[in-house]
Amino acid sequence: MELWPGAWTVLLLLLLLLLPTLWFCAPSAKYFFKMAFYNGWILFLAVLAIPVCAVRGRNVENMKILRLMLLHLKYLYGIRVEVRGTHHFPASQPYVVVSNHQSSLDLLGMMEVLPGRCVPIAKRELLWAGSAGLACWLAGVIFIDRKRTGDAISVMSEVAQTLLTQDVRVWVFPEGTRNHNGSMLPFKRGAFHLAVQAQVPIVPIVMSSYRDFYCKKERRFTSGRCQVRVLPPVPTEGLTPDDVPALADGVGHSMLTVFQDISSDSRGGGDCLKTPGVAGEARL
Ligand SMILES: CCCCCCCCCCCCCCC(=O)SCCNC(=O)CCNC(=O)[C@H](O)C(C)(C)COP(=O)(O)OP(=O)(O)OC[C@H]1O[C@@H](n2cnc3c(N)ncnc32)[C@H](O)[C@@H]1OP(=O)(O)O
Ligand SMILES: CCCCCCCC/C=C\CCCCCCCC(=O)OC[C@@H](O)COP(=O)(O)O
Repeated sequence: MELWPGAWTVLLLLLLLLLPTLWFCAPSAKYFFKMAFYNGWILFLAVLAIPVCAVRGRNVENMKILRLMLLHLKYLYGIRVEVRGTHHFPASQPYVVVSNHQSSLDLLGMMEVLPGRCVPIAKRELLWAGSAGLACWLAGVIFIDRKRTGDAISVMSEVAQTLLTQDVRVWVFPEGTRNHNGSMLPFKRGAFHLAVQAQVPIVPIVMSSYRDFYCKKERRFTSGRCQVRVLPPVPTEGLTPDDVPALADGVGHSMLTVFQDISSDSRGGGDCLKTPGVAGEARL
């Protein structure tokens, strides 16, 4: 059959239109697009935040500005964040928040419950993440060099003083790194030493597994639901450094139990198929 010469052009144009549509509809392409947009959007928001924060200089109060600018992310990504237990936050005193760390998406849950005058402890590399690094610095985020244990420990010791003298709270991810395996890694003890040194309570926060909507290994990122539980504060008054291992293990164990409980209705897949808690149970 002879085709009208213009038909080839029309077919080619249709193909050109169809290919990107297919590409964007493929789940893994969607995953890359959504993650790229997530990081790009945060970098863009940080550009807007910098001049506003710079007016006050480096100040923990700037964290409120970052929080307000990031709260809409959950709507953009169709993630329903359900929070429980915020009444457990001690009213007006310094404390150390510890929470599990699955992905950079933790920012969604974190911003949902972030208390006033609370700054995260972050790896030093984040400082070099362009506008986001500068915005974090302006908001008083505390940076540690994970490759130099001694330096990281002395920063944490300084933080113990700052907690008390400047009435701030800190947010630590005691796993020390993102953990995509659907469970929790063994806890590092820095946060617990910090709380014991400052003699302030520890407030554990657990975010449920993301596996029903997010799996890095499978390149899957859809809309979904995440639960954030603020647990009762754990006092450290009268504890000494010798008590830190038991304290860290105890808090880790309670968090793991809650993590398993609130993640149990999630579906699985690949590494994300693992029963929540399997890796953690072996180690905590
Ligand atoms: C518009 C929008 C703009 C963008 C907005 C974005 C805003 C939000 C930013 C959020 C950023 C969040 C980023 C998250 C991260 O970066 S997580 C990674 C960094 N965090 C951590 O690593 C914290 C957890 N780690 C620890 O607590 C570690 O213990 C650490 C202190 C870092 C040291 O680690 P490491 O070198 O691996 O050593 P060990 O843990 O093995 O510790 C060695 C021994 O030292 C003892 N120890 C630890 N701390 C202390 C201390 N303070 N005092 C005394 N002793 C300490 C520890 O117990 C070990 O001894 P034992 O084995 O117990 O005998
Ligand atoms: C609570 C998550 C905070 C996310 C901050 C998002 C900022 C995104 C802006 C720019 C993108 C480039 C920087 C990406 C940095 C991602 C931050 C992050 O999640 O930290 C990871 C850290 O914990 C542990 O690092 P590793 O898992 O050991 O490598």
